[in-house]
Amino acid sequence: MVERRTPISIAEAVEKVMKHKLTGHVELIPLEDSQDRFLAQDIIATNDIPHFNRSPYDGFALRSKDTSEGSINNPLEFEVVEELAAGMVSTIPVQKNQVARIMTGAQMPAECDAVIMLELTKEFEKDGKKYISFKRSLKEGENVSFQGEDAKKGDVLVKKGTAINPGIIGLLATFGYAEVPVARKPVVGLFATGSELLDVHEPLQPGKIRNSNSHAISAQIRRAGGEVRFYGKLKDEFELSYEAISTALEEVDLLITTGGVSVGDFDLLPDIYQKIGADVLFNKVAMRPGSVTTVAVYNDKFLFGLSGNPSASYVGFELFARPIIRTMLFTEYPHLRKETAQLAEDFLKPNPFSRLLRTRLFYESGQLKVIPSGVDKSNITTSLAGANSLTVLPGGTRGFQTGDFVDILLLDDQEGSKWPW
Ligand SMILES: Nc1nc2c(c(=O)[nH]1)N[C@H]1C(S)=C(S)[C@@H](COP(=O)(O)OP(=O)(O)OC[C@H]3O[C@@H](n4cnc5c(N)ncnc54)[C@H](O)[C@@H]3O)O[C@H]1N2
Ligand code: MOO
Ligand SMILES: [Mg+2]
Repeated sequence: MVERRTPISIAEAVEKVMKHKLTGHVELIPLEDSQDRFLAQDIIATNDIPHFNRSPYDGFALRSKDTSEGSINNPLEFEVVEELAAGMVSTIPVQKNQVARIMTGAQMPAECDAVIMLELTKEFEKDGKKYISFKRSLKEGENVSFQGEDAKKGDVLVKKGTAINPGIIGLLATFGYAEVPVARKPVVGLFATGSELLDVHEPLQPGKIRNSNSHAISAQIRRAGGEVRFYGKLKDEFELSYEAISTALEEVDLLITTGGVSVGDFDLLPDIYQKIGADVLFNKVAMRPGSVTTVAVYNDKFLFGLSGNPSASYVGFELFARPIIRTMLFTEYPHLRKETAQLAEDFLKPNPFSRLLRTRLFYESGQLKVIPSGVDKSNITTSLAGANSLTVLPGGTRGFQTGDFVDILLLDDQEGSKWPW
């Protein structure tokens, strides 16, 4: 008798997966290697930035009170007592009607509270001494970059779980992080199952196809922030597959297989889970593609049994495996980012199960729009190439028309969403 499976909703399935909280691990890595990794702790300012008052211009530092009489009709003269390059500190006190020549980034002399730019002054010499004149007054604080104006000691600047971008790298350098605490990349084991599978370099043979899933899933794992450990292809042979899968499970944080989860004669994963003693969270989700996606847990490790059909494995990964990887990277927003967009084309097929339509998202006059990126069938591979989003058409709905607003899930986004969507 063929096993009858009871489908659960996408939301129930996601909740079942997310109930098993996995935590991430911290590792220290060199700053140069930290791009696109995920911060394992908040970045807190350990000092003010800047940590001293400094000049934002090349000019002259002065006491603003000495300039109150200056105007277009009343030029003022000041003696230049010192020259300060960036990195120097003043050694000669600036007194009444004196200035220090100061370059951008140099620390302000303690007595000075304003800077006049070089271009607004005239320089001259008198009795072997240097002087400047200018025709204006300055306010207290004018042209000063103040201590702490960028960040104050103790400020939380970047939250744990944030993906490190070039701006964050600059900030980490500013605070002296030669090594950066990041989340260790979860190690994701991967098998492709199916006796029909050829390697990428092999010529086609009758009845056989090239294994594309593991390559696409590997890229998805990396996009999500995980590390791929590809264990190769498995023929549909029970003992060999059981041995390989249970051995690999010891070595990884989570294990993904593609294929062999439906009810066919050579769909071996359900029996393999049983022999391992894994707790199957679900084996049927009311969605297309990916309805036979199966997720099991053994000893706090996930086994993701993704369907063999390329688009079904793609979608199953993004909905169920990605949030686990992102949780292990400490993000508060582990799910695909959800937005609303307008359909730019009719989609008239009814949707008995929730449909995750592969779509291309684009902007038109400030409005997000989507169109299907190709044919909507589970076994179709070409529509994945053009997809940058999945459009969610809820189960039980009939056709959708151009102009209808629909929920979409963004595939290339780094921000993510919280649950519930
Ligand atoms: N009687 C039923 N038959 C099927 C059902 C069902 O409910 N009752 N579900 C269908 C749905 S929906 C899907 S999706 C597939 C799922 O099949 P499996 O997960 O068991 O995967 P396989 O049987 O191993 O392969 C399915 C299909 O995908 C191709 N494939 C497999 N691996 C790869 C790979 N690595 N790269 C590229 N393509 C791959 C494989 O050759 C098959 O064509 O079951 C339906 N059947
Ligand atoms: O799982 Mo199948 O991909 O629903 O079509
Ligand atoms: Mg099958």
